[in-house]
Amino acid sequence: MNLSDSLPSILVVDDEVHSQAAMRRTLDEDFTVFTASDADEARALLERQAVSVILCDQRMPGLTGVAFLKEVRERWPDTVRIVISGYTDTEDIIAGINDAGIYQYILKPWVPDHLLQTVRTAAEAQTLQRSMNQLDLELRTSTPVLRQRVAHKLAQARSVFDFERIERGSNSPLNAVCSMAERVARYDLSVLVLGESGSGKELIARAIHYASPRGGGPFVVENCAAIPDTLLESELFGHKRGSFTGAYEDRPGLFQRANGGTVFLDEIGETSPAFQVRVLRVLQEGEVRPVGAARPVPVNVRVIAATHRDLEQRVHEGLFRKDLYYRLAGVSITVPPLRERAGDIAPIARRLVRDVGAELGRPGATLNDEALACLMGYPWPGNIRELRNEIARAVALSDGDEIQAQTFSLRVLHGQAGLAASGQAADQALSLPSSGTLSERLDAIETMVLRETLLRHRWNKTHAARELGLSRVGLRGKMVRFGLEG
Ligand SMILES: Nc1ncnc2c1ncn2[C@@H]1O[C@H](COP(=O)(O)OP(=O)(O)OP(=O)(O)O)[C@@H](O)[C@H]1O
Repeated sequence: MNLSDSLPSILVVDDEVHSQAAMRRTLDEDFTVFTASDADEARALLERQAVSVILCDQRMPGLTGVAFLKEVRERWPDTVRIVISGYTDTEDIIAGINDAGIYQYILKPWVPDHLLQTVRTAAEAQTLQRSMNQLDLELRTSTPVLRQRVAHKLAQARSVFDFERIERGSNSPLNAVCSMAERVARYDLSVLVLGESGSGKELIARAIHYASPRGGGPFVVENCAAIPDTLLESELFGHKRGSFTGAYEDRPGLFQRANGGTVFLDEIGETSPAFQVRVLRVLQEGEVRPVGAARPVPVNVRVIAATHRDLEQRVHEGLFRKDLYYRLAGVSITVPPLRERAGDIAPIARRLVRDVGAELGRPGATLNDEALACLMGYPWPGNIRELRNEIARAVALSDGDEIQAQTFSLRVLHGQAGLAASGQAADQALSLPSSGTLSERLDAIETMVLRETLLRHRWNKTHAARELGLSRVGLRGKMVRFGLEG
């Protein structure tokens, strides 16, 4: 048997002969490489030759890469599809990602080791997918006992950080956020998660990781704001023993620890120029050089970054590198603050009472109606983290299992973030929603007005409806629609 017969096969589609040759050189050792100059040639080849991976340039004469890959998806759904493009094409590609089922896109100019790593991971993901399909088949055909055991193991592994575990109301704006996140989880794109502090950015990032083909690999969290510039190289890239005073043993850096998985770069908006340039280099080159090491080590990580800042604004102000921003923001996801999704407060609060109650040795703790109404009347400038702290305090202070409103702090009891001596928090409570479509923002404003009015009338629907010029039934309908009924 010819050795190349056992290698996975890849089809490179590019109209530029020198790019074709460069890719062939890069991939030759690991793959059986076929080449084509345009969609017609590629189609003809696919009709006679099965391939595992297709690497396609976005700009070709005739069909674009994405348009061709869409056709490939329909006719040869088993192939892994990767597209190569320049920055200016990213909008088109993101728009076509779902239609064409693109596994990954690679930005030009590409770096050989990074390209090779990406294609290797893609081929492995395909093998994994095939074994999952096989497992599925076995599940359907094996004995009931075995079937049960395998199903149980699979479910256990996935359930802990499942999107389903992110609590939300039935009409929550988080539904759209989660379904977008779940969709992008499958593709090896970088993701930028935006949202206020404590709003659940890390929770979303974890759910993306565990729903992705990298879900079996590590998820490593780094609080970027906490690394001083003097420790940057060692933190990010690791060091060899003896490379500086105090380096008593080899230590892998962040990117090596996350190899094969996902790195979560929290507070990316707070980073220094030195940090930004180093992370950019890793993303471009797909390798790191530990301090004191003779040669670089390849790393294969997916990056999910998060910030409470307006990162685009920081790019305009020259505080954040534009090239890094584009690398990180393959897809941007915005988690709305809790005050813009009042319908989430009840389900999240109930969940937190169960969790915190169990942690504090009060597994039977529950919220009574008045306590729940009180939580729903507060704007939560510190979002779910603040809600969690408030609930922990209330569980600890309650006499019995039933949590009463009196155990809440004064600011929550009075529904005013301003009582926390935070002028900014009070302003936020009254500010207009800053994200979403017009109708989503109008919904958020309507929710705020309804909640504020209900609170002033101590949840007396007749009085609130009168003030708002609604019938009692009309008000009730809106409360159901916006999840304000507890
Ligand atoms: N929808 C939710 N359901 C249940 N718990 C949630 C939800 N959203 C957030 N939490 C919990 O709230 C806390 C804060 O969430 P998380 O750490 O994800 O926020 P964050 O936006 O990453 O915060 P920061 O920007 O400060 O790092 C965590 O304990 C998280 O588990």
